[in-house]
Amino acid sequence: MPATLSRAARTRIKICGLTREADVDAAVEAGADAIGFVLWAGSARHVTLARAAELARRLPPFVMPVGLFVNATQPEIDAACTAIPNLLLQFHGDETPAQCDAASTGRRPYMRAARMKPGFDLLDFAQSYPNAQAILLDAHVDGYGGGGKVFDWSLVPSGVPRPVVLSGGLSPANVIDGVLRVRPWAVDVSSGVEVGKGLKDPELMRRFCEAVREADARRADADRGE
Ligand SMILES: O=C(O)c1ccccc1NCC(=O)[C@H](O)[C@H](O)COP(=O)(O)O
Repeated sequence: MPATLSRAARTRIKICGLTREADVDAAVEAGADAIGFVLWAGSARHVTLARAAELARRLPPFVMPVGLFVNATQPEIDAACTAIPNLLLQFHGDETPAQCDAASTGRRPYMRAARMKPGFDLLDFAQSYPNAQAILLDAHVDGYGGGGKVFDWSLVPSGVPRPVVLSGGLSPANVIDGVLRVRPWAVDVSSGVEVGKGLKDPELMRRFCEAVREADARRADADRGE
């Protein structure tokens, strides 16, 4: 895989923390490329594996389910991979590179979250997870993630050796700026499209995806020198 994919023609979109059928359908309709299910019981957006599998069965081709884990056990991860065969794993706890590789049984694709704060060496972090399909950049919040907080995007250096997913406090109001400044492979949102924890708003999801498409258009114009 090319190390950096920031020149992708289209910024991919993940919407995370879904718990309801109607929200899954609306997210797909809005244009999400990936739907995240929080499989960590410590989150207000938590869904059981059975519920996540039920929701994931609603996804059409080319829209992928993402399972979000925080320091899960191997049996928990194995059960999730069995229940949802095309599940992309997202490790959002304190998992080491070895734990991530072992948990993904060394072959299943996974994303590793990085909790960004001043002084955090993202280049070193990304290099220590060479098998991660992407590094998801989130704000450093209490409770591991889903905090609705924006981190300082100037903390993201150029040349990160893995595809980057920009996350943390994104919304329809700021995602254009985030895409143009960070030029990520993808963006990820949860709080910014909600009316309550785990309760997504179809109109906010539509506006978020529309804003990402606008950002891509502006990025293409800038790349053409227009
Ligand atoms: O969403 C949660 O409740 C959550 C809890 C614990 C760890 C991670 C969690 N979410 C992970 C995500 O991928 C979120 O989309 C990401 O943290 C951004 O959330 P937000 O800032 O609310 O958009």
